Amino acid sequence: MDSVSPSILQFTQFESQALGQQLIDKALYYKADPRIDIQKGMGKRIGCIFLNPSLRTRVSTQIAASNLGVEPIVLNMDKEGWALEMREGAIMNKGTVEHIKDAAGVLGTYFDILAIRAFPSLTNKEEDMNDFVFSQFVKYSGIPVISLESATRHPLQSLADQITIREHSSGIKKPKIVLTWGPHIKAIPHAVANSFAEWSLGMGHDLTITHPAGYELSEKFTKGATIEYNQKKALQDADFVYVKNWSGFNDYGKIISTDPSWMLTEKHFVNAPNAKVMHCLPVRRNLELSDEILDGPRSLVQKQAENRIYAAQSVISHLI
Ligand SMILES: NCCC[C@H](NC(=O)CCC(=O)O)C(=O)O
Ligand SMILES: NC(=O)OP(=O)(O)O
Repeated sequence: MDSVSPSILQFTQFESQALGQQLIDKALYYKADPRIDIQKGMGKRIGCIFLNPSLRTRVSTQIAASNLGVEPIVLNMDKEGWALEMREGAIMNKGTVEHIKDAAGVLGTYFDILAIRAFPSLTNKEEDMNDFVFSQFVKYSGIPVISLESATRHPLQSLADQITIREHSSGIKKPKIVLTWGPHIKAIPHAVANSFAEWSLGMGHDLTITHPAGYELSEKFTKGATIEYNQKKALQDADFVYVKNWSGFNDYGKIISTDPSWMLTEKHFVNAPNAKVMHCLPVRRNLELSDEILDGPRSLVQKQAENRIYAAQSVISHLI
């Protein structure tokens, strides 16, 4: 099982279909017996560094590490750490207290693996596209880094999503997967949508993306997908429908539409009677997605969240 890409030193994006299959297989192996490899990580330590809020990622990553005997330590750096300076050569005579070089360097000596959450600014497109903040941790820590959602991607979420799709695909020859934009009141990152597209296409799935005009995602992640502006057409014969809001990419970080007709209800599924619905959570109920769908038999959202443990466990196991 460890024959593919054993040299991987980071987990920040989709690498290959072979590695994807291997990580899904390993996750399902751990799901069947979570503590089967409890000795594997004994003596190792993972630092989970959050620059933004989290429920699932924070807890599932700690459980995953513990299942492997790896000691997890969480630092909510946005709230409990010193204000970080990111700019090279900055004269630190204002609000920032500690330079990322020093902070990441120290963390690199404390841990065997780092895991970082660093959301985008949604104002500086170039820096966000280059994962500026996340990359500083990679550069200055000098140890393997796992993405807990960077500006551009959320690979542990996408791995959990692919595990969930695998588990619910029996009897479906080639599942039709649809990623649909849903309304929101805030400007929301592109990372979950980007990663979901990157992984679905990378794993060889048939992916259709639907959204109002103006919400086109970066082609870096969507090349190979069918783009369909008519949501009704897109949903026809769908097997899996992934709901997500994101803000403008071309008109960067902007809210272009809040059209409530894009929120899925039962009546959207007349031409996709067997479709399952997915969302990474947290979800704004009755704005992004209706109670009717979330509380009904189509919803896979709790299964996805549970699979976050085994996705993280598979990846940590791979890195150690
Ligand atoms: N990691 C799961 C999603 C995190 C983030 N959601 C949010 O910021 C929701 C905020 C709100 O609903 O106010 C996102 O979409 O990238
Ligand atoms: N899906 C997800 O990443 O959830 P959290 O933001 O709560 O970690």
